[in-house]
Amino acid sequence: MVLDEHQIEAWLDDHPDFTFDYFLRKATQSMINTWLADRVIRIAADERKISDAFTTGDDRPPSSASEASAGRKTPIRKISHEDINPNYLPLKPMVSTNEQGSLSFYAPENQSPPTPRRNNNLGRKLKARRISHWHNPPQIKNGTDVEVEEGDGNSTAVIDERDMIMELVMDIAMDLDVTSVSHRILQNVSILLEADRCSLFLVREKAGEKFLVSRLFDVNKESTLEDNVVKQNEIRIKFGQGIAGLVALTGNTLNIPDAYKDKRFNQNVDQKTGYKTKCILCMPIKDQGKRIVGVAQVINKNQGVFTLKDEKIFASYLGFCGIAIHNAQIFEKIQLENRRNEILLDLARCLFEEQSSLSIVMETILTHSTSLLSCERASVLLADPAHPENLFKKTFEHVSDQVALESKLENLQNGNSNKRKVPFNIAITSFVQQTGQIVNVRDAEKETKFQFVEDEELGFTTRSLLCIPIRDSLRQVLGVIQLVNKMPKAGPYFTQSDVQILEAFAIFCGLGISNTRMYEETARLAAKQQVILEVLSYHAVAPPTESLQLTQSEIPSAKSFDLLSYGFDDSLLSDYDTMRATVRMFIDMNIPEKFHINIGTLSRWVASVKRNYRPVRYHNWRHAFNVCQSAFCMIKIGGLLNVFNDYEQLALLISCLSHDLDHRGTNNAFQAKIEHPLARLYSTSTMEHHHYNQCLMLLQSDGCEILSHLSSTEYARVIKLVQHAIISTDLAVYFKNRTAFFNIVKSGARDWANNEIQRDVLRGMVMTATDVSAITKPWLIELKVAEQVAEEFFEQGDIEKNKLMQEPIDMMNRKLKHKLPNMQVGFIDSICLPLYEALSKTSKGLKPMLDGCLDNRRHWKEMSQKNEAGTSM
Ligand SMILES: Nc1nc2c(ncn2[C@@H]2O[C@@H]3COP(=O)(O)O[C@H]3[C@H]2O)c(=O)[nH]1
Ligand SMILES: [Zn+2]
Repeated sequence: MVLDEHQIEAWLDDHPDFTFDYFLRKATQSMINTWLADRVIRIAADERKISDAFTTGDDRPPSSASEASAGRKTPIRKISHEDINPNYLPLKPMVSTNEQGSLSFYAPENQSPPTPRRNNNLGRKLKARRISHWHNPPQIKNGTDVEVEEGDGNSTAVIDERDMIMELVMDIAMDLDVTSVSHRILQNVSILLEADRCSLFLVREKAGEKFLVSRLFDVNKESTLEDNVVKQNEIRIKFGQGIAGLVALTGNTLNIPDAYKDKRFNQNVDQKTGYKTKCILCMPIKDQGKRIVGVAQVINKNQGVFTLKDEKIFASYLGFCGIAIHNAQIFEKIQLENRRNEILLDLARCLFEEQSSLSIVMETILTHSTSLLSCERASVLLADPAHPENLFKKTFEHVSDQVALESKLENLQNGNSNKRKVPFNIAITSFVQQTGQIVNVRDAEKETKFQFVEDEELGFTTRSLLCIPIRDSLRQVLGVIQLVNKMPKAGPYFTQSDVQILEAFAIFCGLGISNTRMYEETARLAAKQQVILEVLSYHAVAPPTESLQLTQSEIPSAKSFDLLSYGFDDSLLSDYDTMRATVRMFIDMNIPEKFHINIGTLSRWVASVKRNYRPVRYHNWRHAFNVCQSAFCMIKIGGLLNVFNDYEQLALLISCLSHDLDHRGTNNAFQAKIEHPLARLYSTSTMEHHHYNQCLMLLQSDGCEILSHLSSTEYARVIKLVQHAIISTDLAVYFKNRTAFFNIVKSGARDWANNEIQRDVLRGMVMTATDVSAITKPWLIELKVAEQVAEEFFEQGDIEKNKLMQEPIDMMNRKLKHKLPNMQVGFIDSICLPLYEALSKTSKGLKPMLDGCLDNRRHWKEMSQKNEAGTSM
């Protein structure tokens, strides 16, 4: 009969005793290692399950049918919150002081981290058995079971070696503390081998040299971990020295029946302790990579010497030590990494919270360095990039709180001034600055390469020093960070771990310096810009004398200026009169009265607006003034007075007058072509954004604040309307919005009075209608304006052709000047007529604009036809 896997597994699940025995007999070391490696990852999440299983009182794996069947369909494991529960990883304190007192990322060795432990009574049972076993020596039975006479001498208990192994397997999986696991292993070994003492040495490495350090000593049947763990005066054994050193060096087992007859035996330890070593069994402990990580010894067998069988048992148990050490090493590495990350994150948080000032950033770094690396003084010396010959430009110093306090007390007593400072140590700091190398002086007294400053002068003695470079992102050395005098309680000098932490700090230092420099540079530029703006704004505003005249003279009526006519001709007015006419329009709209605008302020603002138009062919003050007059007409006689509220009327007038402020005679496409900064600032409606900004600048300039009597809400409301109106003068915006307008007009669903959105659209359309209103004027005015527009276009075209080496569009091509009438017809048909038609449907009062436009179309058409006839003749 051939059984399939499922049947076999089901049978094994239903016969746990057999399965357990089978595992113990057949499981290989590599199977156990693989199982353990898998377990180590799962420790935290599985702890509860295991402890539950064992607190049922059964030391064996679950045997009930339901539990057993679970094994067959072991669920796929998901990460649970317990896996990432910080309680399982003892991360705090982040940095601790080791036995030598030096700072370390590692947890203090005498204070093992709170690793997860199982909660079962197996350990207690075994301990009790072990002790009783020691008092009543066992007889080996069947090679694995050991019979023990219980205390009363009558009953026989069996030390089940399976229990011992089970316990070890659990310990290794649960306990990441090498010492406590190893202690248990050695106790088991001492029972099984009937040895008097056991000891454990771990391999350590310093400056490339390997040696052994005693970790557990004198382990026997009853000793506790606390008795055996070596905390102080650890014994150090060089590789190759004595029996343990030799085993560490060669990796071979040494079984010495009589130590005193063996030359390799080192009698010193016996002499020190008074113990007499007879026989020794010494074996290496290897990790999974077969590297020697420790050495274990058993000394003096109760009867006779250690046998080959003892060697086998010892070797199998030391395999567990190897796994435990390997697990612990991985755990320590993870811990170290976690702690390092936490420290760096903490520092990063501190640094990036405050970046505005270099001195604050330096203070943060130096305070962290002195406290975390336990040193008396720290300083940062920054290079002078502009003058490398000067070496250092700036220094930042920090003295630890303790030293500062001592110094204060001493100064009080001696009446001294505070002279204790951090020395420059120019020889070392400049060496580090120039070479980028790290200098770690462990003992200043013995230092021969570098000279130290007169300590007396500074009032203290330099004992140790660590100096490392600070680099920017391009690895250029920006300066150095120097720590002076490791605190005596923390160690004699700065360790490799200190160097690593300081290196990480230096990276942050570099970042902090770059960031603050950038921040300071930005702040400097912003200040510079503010000054420039202040100067420009001063010159942008018309001098009081100019506006005073305006204020003092009487302002003629709108009628006398012919302001209430669509056919208004600005050429009849002097520049001065255009300003007076503007003030008149504001007055006739009751704006000064409604918004409490002082006529003096209004006059100065008008004069300032005029001042900020450039003398270009078309987009000059006269154009702005005409646009404003058109709006005045559309509101006053066009019927829009009843449509727009006071704020809108005010905004429209301000916008019309300001809508082309600082125009340069070139269009948006041109700004993009020449990559003007304005095009970089605003990718669409480039110039319109600029006009709006100029408008805002003037409204906020001293003496021009016509909106100063508005509440902040009213002010915000008017400014928003102004912005919308000015941006609407971009023909691209007009094209985008006009369909909505035409639809409103066509549908008859217009409700200007109540519908804000419709009024927004209408205001935009009114802005375009005023902007191109020259097209509605009497023919001669239109002809003149069209020629100005064309001339400005041609001038842009000339620049494109001659300077940018680009062919201008037809409208801007001087060579095609003769096509102007034809192009004007096109302009009217595509842009103007549809707009004025829709507007005249909105309000009858606007119809004259449509009529004017149609009249001009006729003129242009005639001209164009004459041109064609002329050319065809
Ligand atoms: N072809 C043509 N374009 C005009 C005329 N009047 C105004 N424009 C364009 O219409 C634009 C309206 O916005 P701008 O004042 O910025 O610039 C204006 C010119 O580009 C005109 O008579 N003919
Ligand atoms: Zn314009």
